[in-house]
Amino acid sequence: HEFFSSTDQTAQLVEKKKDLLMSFSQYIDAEEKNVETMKSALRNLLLSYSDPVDPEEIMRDPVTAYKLLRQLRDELINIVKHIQPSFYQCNEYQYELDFLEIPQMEDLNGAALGLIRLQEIYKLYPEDIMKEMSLSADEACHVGLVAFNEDKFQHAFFWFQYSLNTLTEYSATNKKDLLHYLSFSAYRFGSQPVAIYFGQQLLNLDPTNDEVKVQLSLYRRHHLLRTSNPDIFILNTESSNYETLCRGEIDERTSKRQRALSCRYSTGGGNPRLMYAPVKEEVEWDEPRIIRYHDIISDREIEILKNISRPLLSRSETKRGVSKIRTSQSVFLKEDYPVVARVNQRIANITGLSMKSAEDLQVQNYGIGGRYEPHYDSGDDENERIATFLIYVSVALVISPNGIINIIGLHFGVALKPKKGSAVLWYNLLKNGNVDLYTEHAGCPVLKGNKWVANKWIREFGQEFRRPCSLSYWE
Ligand SMILES: O=C(O)CCC(=O)C(=O)O
Ligand SMILES: [Fe+2]
Repeated sequence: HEFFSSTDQTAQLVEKKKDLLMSFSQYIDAEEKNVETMKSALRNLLLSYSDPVDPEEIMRDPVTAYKLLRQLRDELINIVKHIQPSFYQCNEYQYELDFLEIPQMEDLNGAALGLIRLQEIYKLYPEDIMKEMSLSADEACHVGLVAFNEDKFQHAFFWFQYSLNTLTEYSATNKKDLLHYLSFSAYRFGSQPVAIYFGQQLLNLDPTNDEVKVQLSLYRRHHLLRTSNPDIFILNTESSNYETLCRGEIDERTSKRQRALSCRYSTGGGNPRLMYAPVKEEVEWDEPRIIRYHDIISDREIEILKNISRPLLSRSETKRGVSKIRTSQSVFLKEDYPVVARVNQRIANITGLSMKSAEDLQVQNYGIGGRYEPHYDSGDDENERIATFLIYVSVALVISPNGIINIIGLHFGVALKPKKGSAVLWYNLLKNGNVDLYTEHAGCPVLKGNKWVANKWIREFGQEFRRPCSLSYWE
């Protein structure tokens, strides 16, 4: 617009000013109202705020950890929702917000899936896993939905059932939805009578719902066709070797085998660096040979390693990228950190192997129900991981009895207890360069506690004279 070249334009502007004043006043009213809402939101947030207990402490219980994540997400969203443009005048607040990361739905789903995995592996009903902390009906329903979407219909059923039993007038969860999901998960699990029972309940609540009628008749037809009706109320106890080992049910340490194991002080074959401070060495398993070294890292070094790693952690990958079989975060640390250089040197002294082609030290922290499912550390590339040196950085309170397991054959195995400050060493490759098929291993899901480990993967190149090759097919 050009105002100087038309008197009418300027006349119109007077009208506009009147409108503008009106809306300006309305805007102020709205802002005032907004301030009131914000104040009341802040009051509510302050009410639910209690003095920070050690957050690491809270994260030890997986159910509490799930709850905390969910609450934080809701509250942070609540704060951000109230932001108006005028807030951007408050630099400090804006700065805080710019760096705020709100947990996404994906995080909540991941936490819920962690709970479900724990239940599967340790054979736990919802009541078993909620010994310390209970979930609300809404939270339980969310866990149920996550289980349902992963086709874990029995666990989904249990959570929906728990949700139904704890439903209150304040719950956001709808009873009809719950009945629908209860019926549908029972059907998908193969328990038609239970599916029919809940379908019927839903129909009683909602007698005009034609969809339910159609579904019920489908369930009845299937019930007549099917011969087996698995009992959805009883957890199946069949399990893989991995699961049995994690539960501590099998351990092939027969007394005969145990007697052949030994422990001693070692100087790494006369390494001058270990002459005055020999390392405590214990053979934990004979085939493949697994050696435990006790007290190889001090509490102070552990704290430093954790502090360096914390801000650098990112989701761990496997050879195929990010994967559900490995739920942890990790970081590779360079030797620029004196503590890392020290630890690497110690590993070199103890193993007598060259660190020239080794990978950087990897520090790893597991998540809710975090685990590393059975895998081999080495494959058949040119310069493979000849050995793994795994340090238990911190395993405070891990109730799952076992940190890492080595599965030997289909029905055998050994479960190693994660002991803080100790490390275990094994060779992934035979002396002839082939993968030792007995070195398949896993990290059991963390049932309780915060599990940190540090890995040093030592590679083949440079070990020619330290671990001579063999031409034998067998060794
Ligand atoms: O955390 C564990 O106990 C096992 C870790 C592991 O096997 C790996 O990182 O390759
Ligand atoms: Fe591994």
